[in-house]
Amino acid sequence: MMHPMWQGPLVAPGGNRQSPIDIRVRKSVFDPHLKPLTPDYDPRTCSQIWNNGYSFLVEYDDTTDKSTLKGGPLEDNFRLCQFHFHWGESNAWGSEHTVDRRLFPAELHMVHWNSDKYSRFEEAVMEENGLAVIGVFLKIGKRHEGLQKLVDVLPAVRHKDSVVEFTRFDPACLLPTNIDDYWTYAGSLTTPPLTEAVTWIIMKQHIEVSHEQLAVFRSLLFTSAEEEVQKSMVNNFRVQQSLQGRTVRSSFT
Ligand SMILES: Cc1ccc(O)c(S)c1
Ligand SMILES: [Zn+2]
Repeated sequence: MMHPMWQGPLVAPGGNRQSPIDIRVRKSVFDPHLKPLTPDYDPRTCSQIWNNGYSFLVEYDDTTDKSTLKGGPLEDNFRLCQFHFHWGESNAWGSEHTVDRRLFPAELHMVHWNSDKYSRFEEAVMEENGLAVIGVFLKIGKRHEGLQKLVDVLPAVRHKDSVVEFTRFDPACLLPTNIDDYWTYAGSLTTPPLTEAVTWIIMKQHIEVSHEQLAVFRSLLFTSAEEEVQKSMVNNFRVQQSLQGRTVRSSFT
């Protein structure tokens, strides 16, 4: 198996709730108190898309509670600030989380921060109940019509630090039809600063994208336009971390 381009620290110093992890289905614990998840997104808060040198981020205006996530394992209201993906150089790997060691070609992360307790993302990212990230696995199959608007603009952010305006994109179109079945556990960001601030909500149902759509992800570059050697943006996933005694809960039996 190929090693990801970005190795980073295998375990953050002193970390005991690092991400990603392998979700052992038979070891997850059904929690009947988990509520349905209630995402409520306003496409008008979509603002831009940029290549940050790790992935491409679709960013949302998070100065008000217009695009929010509540329910599920969450006690508070969380604001959507961005979504991004992790993927491989081949369809054989690319996701960060696995399900009984099964790898997917890519994984979507929808990042939200706790607007009941904190006033901005930068503050929340340092707090243990600061973030909620929805993870959705991608499989190769039929073309995802909603994703295509995003795929069409990726060539404009091919290089690190490039940014373009991107508006009126409803992130709900990237969620699977069933969002009631999910796993949830306490973890971390999977890229620096690796802070242990994330309540992870990993969808059981995947979404499908076409091989051609994922190939456009792979046409992006880790490197800026000025750099001599250009490096394809692939394998931007972190290696799996030990569970360290954590329990993964499921919303379904
Ligand atoms: C806030 C944030 C940034 C990058 C990431 O991969 C994740 S998982 C979360
Ligand atoms: Zn991520």
